[in-house]
Amino acid sequence: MNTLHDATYTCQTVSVSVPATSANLGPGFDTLGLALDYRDHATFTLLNSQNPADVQVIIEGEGAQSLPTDASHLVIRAFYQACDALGLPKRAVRLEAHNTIPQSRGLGSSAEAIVTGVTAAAAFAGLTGEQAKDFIFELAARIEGHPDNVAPAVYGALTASWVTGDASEQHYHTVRYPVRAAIHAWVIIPDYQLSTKAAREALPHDVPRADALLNVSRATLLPAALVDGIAYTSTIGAGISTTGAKPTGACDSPAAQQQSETTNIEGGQAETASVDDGQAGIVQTNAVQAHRSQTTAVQTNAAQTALPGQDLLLAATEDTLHQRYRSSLMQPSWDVMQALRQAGFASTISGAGPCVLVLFNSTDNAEITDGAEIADNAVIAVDTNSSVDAQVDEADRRIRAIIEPWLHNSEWRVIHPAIDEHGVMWQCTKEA
Ligand SMILES: Nc1ncnc2c1ncn2[C@@H]1O[C@H](COP(=O)(O)OP(=O)(O)O)[C@@H](O)[C@H]1O
Ligand SMILES: N[C@@H](CCOP(=O)(O)O)C(=O)O
Repeated sequence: MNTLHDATYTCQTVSVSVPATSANLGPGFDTLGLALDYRDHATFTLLNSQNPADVQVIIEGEGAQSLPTDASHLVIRAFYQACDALGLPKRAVRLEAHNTIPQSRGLGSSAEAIVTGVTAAAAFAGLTGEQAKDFIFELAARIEGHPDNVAPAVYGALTASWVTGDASEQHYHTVRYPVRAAIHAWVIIPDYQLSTKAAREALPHDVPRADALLNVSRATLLPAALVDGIAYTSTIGAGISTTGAKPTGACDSPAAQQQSETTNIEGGQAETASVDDGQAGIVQTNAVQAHRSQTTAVQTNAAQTALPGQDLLLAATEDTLHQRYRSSLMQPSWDVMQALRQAGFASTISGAGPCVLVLFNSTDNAEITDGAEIADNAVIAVDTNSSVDAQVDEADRRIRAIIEPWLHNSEWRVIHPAIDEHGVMWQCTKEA
């Protein structure tokens, strides 16, 4: 990356907060990622020394016992790489990190660390708004080597990212999708770690054509399952597609009609990073050109059958490209994911594993309602007459019941974070 300009320090202290992310979302290997409201916080204070070796690192929470406290710390390395890219003279800093994101578990901790360091440099240099976010995204994705965690960590919500160029000069791009309010997430955090590097080495170079086809079809479905404003139904038999009509059973949130805006607090200023097309609710970010969906993605058919929320989520999170090749590296996680999917919960391995992500749609649950007494491992049953809160509580109860054998007597745990809409946030303070 070229030096942007010869920047100078515009403040004395920078505070940064970055969400956890779940990448490789279902079929979206190296492309789809979701931001979760489960954050690490860091404060950078400029020291008098011009020597980076005088850096001070204080860590609380995750990694306090294991991460380095010198200039080899990933946040610090990313910070100095960004200083170079900005033309910002190197200064020693004190980093105070408050970490909650588990590391080497598939929740994007390395992307979070890199985004934190790059953001601090951008903030010290006085970058703001979209210019800041685009700089952070491009450099952080370059350092991480793949954009699928970095994009939601920077922009929030659901992101679909891609890379252009060749090995000598790569460019990173992303599209941001606001996620419908009915979508709820759980993450099951196992008691063991798996490094992304080791998990990447387990992947084959080639996959069968049928597997590639399945992944393309499921990845194309995901926005319909997750995104506000994209209505859906399924089609059966031969029929005529009439794009734009609203079918019976289509799940179209009322919020789809509203202007979608994402506000990011940054140095006390409001920053708007979204443009809504009023139909598909898809938001463009960064170097995104002409990838906006033009229509509400609905296909109807005379003999239509609605494919309601849960089933669509299940189909849209199927994958044949990466998860099973890595399963032997995280057998307990694979077993948990299978148990949840068999019970009707859309579950995927989060990132490179070993966490498991569960997605649940709190509307349109007719297909999973049978009103009968259900055993804990049977297909989920949620009373559609109940409130959203009651549905989510019931889903929560059932998820915990299904994974009880793994939770029992171990360090496994479950979190239920909101979908994060903001991405990275930062604040600059002039005085120490
Ligand atoms: N908050 C952090 N501060 C510094 N380094 C971190 C932090 N989080 C992660 N890392 C580094 O990234 C490594 C984990 O990266 P990775 O294997 O990609 O797992 P993950 O799935 O959590 O991103 C850790 O071993 C550590 O070196
Ligand atoms: N696409 C990457 C995603 C890694 O995510 P992480 O959260 O495990 O760092 C890969 O599969 O390697």
